[in-house]
Amino acid sequence: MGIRTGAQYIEELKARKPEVWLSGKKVANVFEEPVFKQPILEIARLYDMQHDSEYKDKITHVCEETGERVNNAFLVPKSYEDLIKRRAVFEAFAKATFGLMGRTPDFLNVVVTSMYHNSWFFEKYNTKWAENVRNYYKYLRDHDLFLTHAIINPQNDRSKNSHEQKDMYTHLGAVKETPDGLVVRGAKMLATLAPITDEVIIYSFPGFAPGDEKYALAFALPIGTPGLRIICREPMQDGTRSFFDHPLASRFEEMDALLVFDDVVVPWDRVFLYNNIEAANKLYPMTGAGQQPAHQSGVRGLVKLQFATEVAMKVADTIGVDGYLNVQNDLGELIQSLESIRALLKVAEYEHTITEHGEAMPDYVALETIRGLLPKMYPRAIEVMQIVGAGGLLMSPTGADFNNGELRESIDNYYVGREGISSLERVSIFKLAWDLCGEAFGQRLLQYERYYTGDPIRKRAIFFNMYKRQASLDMVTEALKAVELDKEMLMN
Ligand SMILES: Cc1cc2nc3c(=O)[nH]c(=O)nc-3n(C[C@H](O)[C@H](O)[C@H](O)COP(=O)(O)OP(=O)(O)OC[C@H]3O[C@@H](n4cnc5c(N)ncnc54)[C@H](O)[C@@H]3O)c2cc1C
Repeated sequence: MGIRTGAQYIEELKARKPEVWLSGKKVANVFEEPVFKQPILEIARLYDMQHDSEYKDKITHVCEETGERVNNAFLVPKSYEDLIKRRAVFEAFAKATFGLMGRTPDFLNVVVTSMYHNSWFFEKYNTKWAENVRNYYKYLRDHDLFLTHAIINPQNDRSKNSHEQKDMYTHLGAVKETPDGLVVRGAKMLATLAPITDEVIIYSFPGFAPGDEKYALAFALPIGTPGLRIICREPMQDGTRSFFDHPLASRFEEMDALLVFDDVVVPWDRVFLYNNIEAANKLYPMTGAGQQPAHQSGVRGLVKLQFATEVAMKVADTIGVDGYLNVQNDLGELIQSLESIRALLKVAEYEHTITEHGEAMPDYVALETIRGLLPKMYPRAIEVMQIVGAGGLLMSPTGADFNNGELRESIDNYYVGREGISSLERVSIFKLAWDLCGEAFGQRLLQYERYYTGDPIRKRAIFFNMYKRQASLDMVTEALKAVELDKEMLMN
């Protein structure tokens, strides 16, 4: 089939009946649920972009194997040019959502594409696993599917491994093997956008210890599989807020959910790894499942940081404070941050390596530096927005106030900005800023940037250790040579 349209995505979503729990109720119809409606339409818009003549040739390509047009996220990059082709879809989808939706379909499609290309890894342990991964990639690509993932154990007692938790199946684990498949039970977090996706994929960060064998799992399932329960966090908008009052929160909320597997049967052809802690620990680093999607996250993160910077600049301009040195200093810092990320992305692409399996891998050091810096840069952009907007962020009236004839004259008089900025314009810009820097929606976006790719502190420690192993520290040795000359004298 190849690339879907937004209408096809919605049609297939309507046909599914996933078990979704939202604010204490089972959702009868995901598409009709106001909390999900607009985010579904935003995702559908991305599918439609694939057919839009402005984007089609940039973000899709003709698949050599099938002759069908498919999204560039399914391209196995073999060269710098391929990385740039893939970047085009990351950028187009990120710009269409201002970088505020992190788990658009391209993200996980890149993960599965990388696993597919590195199916040699699965082959080492079990030829059936490798075959399953290869078939799954083709299925996703040819049906243009949208995945969620849950790769973290629920946050219960982090001082203990999975097999040491109070209940043996608090963390998702295998219960038994049956002719139909592997029966799994327990929970995984934090499946962003789960209610509105087609499928879920489960794998894990490294960290399995002996005794954890039953938790060493990787598989994929349709999101509507019986026994799979999706428990949503409290929504941050109820679907009734207007575009005017909440221009971002009303459109781009990505629901996060805990997934509970209640003795779910995973068909054998969907099992990618099982009962092998060595394989489970190596999957993430060895199959590109961490590094390739970091390219998507870097591009998306840049768009988000640029958007936040532009909003902060607009706020400052609107009220005439961007001539002050302190404001220029803060905004200049944000611009330098985003330009650093832009430069790092170019380095990541330009200094790619070709693996022994022929895959173009964006540079690890550059990508990891982006991953380490964004959790600091993005919160700083939000802080600057709060500092520049100050009390004005808390004086915006609502659209209903604008519509009230009795109030309108006061609003038109007292909410104006600097010369040439009407009340309507000033309030619109401040509402945009408030969604990012004040609303729960904005706080989630900030938390997302900190944690979407794992704990930034431990990630940086891993990065340090890797860097240390490769660093020669030659300059220090060279500098110490002069000291050597004096050593004899000092010894005496
Ligand atoms: C908005 C949002 C969306 C997300 N979306 C997804 C998604 O779609 N799919 C998905 O799989 N995951 C998703 N995640 C989850 C994300 O992968 C985790 O939040 C991240 O891996 C950190 O794990 P944790 O939240 O359990 O924190 P924890 O690991 O519990 O850490 C809590 C605190 O304890 C410290 N800590 C814990 N353990 C250790 C240790 N061993 N050593 C040192 N310090 C430690 C940490 O530094 C941190 O300060 C999302 C997270 C957020 C916030």
